[in-house]
Amino acid sequence: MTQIRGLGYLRVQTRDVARWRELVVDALGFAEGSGPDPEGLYLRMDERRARLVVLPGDTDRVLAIGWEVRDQFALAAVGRAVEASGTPVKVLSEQESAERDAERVIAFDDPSGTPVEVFFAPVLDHSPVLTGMGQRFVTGEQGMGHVVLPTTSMEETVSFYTEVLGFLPRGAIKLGGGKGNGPARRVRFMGVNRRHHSLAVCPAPHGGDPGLVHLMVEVDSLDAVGRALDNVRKGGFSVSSTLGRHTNDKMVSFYVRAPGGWDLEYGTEGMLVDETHYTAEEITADSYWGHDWSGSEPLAAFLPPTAS
Ligand SMILES: Cc1ccc(O)c(O)c1CC[C@@H]1C(=O)CC[C@]2(C)C(=O)CC[C@@H]12
Ligand SMILES: [Fe+2]
Repeated sequence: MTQIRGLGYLRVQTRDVARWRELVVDALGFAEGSGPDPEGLYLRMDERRARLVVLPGDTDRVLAIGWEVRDQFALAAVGRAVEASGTPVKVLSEQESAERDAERVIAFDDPSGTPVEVFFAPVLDHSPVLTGMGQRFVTGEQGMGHVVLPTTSMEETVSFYTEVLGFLPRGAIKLGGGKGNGPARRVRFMGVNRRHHSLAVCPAPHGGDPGLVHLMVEVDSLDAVGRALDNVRKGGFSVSSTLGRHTNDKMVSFYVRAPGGWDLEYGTEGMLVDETHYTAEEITADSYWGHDWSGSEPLAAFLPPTAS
């Protein structure tokens, strides 16, 4: 059994905090909170102080993917497992943990080089969560949502998450494999709670910035998804994929390009997995309908690294 209960938070760095605010607050209806960096953007989805943190920086990249455990004992167990796998673990200082609004945080890199944090005891903010469309974000026992990570070392990364951190395989989809496409590779989905996947790992030609393919957040109403889609179009954001319904988690979602070259997936109606009966399946289409990616600008993770 995994100690990890869910995706807790995501911290990213950007060259354009103002544009990020237009996307996540004005268009997607996250509630704006506050935090230690007065220039930073702290986004609330629920009673947590911040789930998504956007900090100013000179490049666009992921700073940390935060996974939540139950308590200090679970945190210690995760730390021991990661150390035993040969991955060095850093215990963050009290001040660094406080900046992340958690009692204690450990940090390490996964085999793809993605910065990972594991924490317990998030700090709550009991003031009302004033979302832009009156929607509720679906969090709680399902965590903040899911992340999709690019990797050049698929096998090591998947075995790290499953065998060291205890993520459960939640199926796969084959990419390529056609004529001239090289061998078939799989995107692998993994879960830690009833959300179909909290993590997916996607083969990418190179590692490095921004370190993320997408972040998915879920809301409780299709109308909020539709309104968000209207808002992102009005705001001049690039819609990477049209609305559609995924075949594995049954989510109805669209994808919008965030500053930094990765996507935010905004969806509703995700299924709940029942582990008593679940078996991992391979899907052969990403969606029942919709999800037209033909207008998508290239993802930074799939482009050659920039010279800078
Ligand atoms: C297939 C699927 C199921 C559930 C999801 O939440 C989800 O994001 C996806 C899409 C994953 C999708 C893919 O399978 C092929 C490669 C894609 C198109 C990308 O390049 C980004 C999203 C990837
Ligand atoms: Fe997704």
